[in-house]
Amino acid sequence: MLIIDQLMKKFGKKIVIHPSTFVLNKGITGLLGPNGAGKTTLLRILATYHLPSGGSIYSEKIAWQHKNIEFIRSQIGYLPQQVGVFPTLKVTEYLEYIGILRGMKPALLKKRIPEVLQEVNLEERSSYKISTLSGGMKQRLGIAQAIIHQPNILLIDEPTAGLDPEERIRFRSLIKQLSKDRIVLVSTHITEDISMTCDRVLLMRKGIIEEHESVQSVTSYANNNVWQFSATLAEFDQIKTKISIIVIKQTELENSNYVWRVISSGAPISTAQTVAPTLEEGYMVWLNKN
Ligand SMILES: Nc1ncnc2c1ncn2[C@@H]1O[C@H](COP(=O)(O)OP(=O)(O)OP(=O)(O)O)[C@@H](O)[C@H]1O
Repeated sequence: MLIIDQLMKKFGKKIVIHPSTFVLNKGITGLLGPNGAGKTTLLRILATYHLPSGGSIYSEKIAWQHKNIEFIRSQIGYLPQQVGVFPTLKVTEYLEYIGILRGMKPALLKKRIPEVLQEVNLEERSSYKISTLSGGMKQRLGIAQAIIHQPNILLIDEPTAGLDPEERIRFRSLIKQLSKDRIVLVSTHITEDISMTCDRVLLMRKGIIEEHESVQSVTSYANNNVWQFSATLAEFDQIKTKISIIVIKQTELENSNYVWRVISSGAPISTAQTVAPTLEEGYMVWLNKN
């Protein structure tokens, strides 16, 4: 368990993370928020890349202080948004290089590299140059470098951006597998990443973090706020003049009629019915409140 207590970060005078307290447990926690919310900054603090401006972090009774930095780094694996991979290196050469930087002994590395390649399902590519790998394979290699030293905590920044649907699904199941015996924190602005994999959610906006014990708890922000009804385009334009609406889906029927799925705080018209919300709708209600 990792306890984050009143953690705060400023760059100059700008507060990028307001004092925040939360706990990270085994399993996957999704860190969901729009661009600029402060997600990367939080991951970088946890990865010891940035120092916090205030507050503390504890793991198993050990405070994350400079005097323990070597130990802390041995506990953390980090896959940043952009990994500095070297296209001309072969997969195993790259992992050897990372392992050496991590201070791993050659004998241990020799044993560990085939193991980790198997974990990320890249064993058949071990002698390929990195430049020949697909986007999804490069991401899995990114995970391999992050877990080569068998850390208890895995931090992953925007992992599925730019992956095709098949690789996204494969990558999510890999993360799920890796979370069985470690803490995984995944930053994303894609709600599907969260609904498909996460046990818990941290919502983050403008440097403020809100802790949720389940995905369902975020979804419930939209309870009684998602409506479905049918109306023509002209009727819909009329409705919009009376009530604030976010359109989620518009499906064309016959006779110029449409079925509308919308978010609004009250019934858009008397025939509208509330429907069960999705995580994306819960997230949108949360984003638009205040
Ligand atoms: N090293 C830095 N110096 C000054 N300001 C910074 C620094 N790093 C980040 N910021 C600012 O902190 C805020 C949060 O940025 P951060 O990258 O953490 O957000 P994010 O949620 O990860 O967004 P994105 O999804 O776009 O990466 C932004 O306003 C950014 O400009």
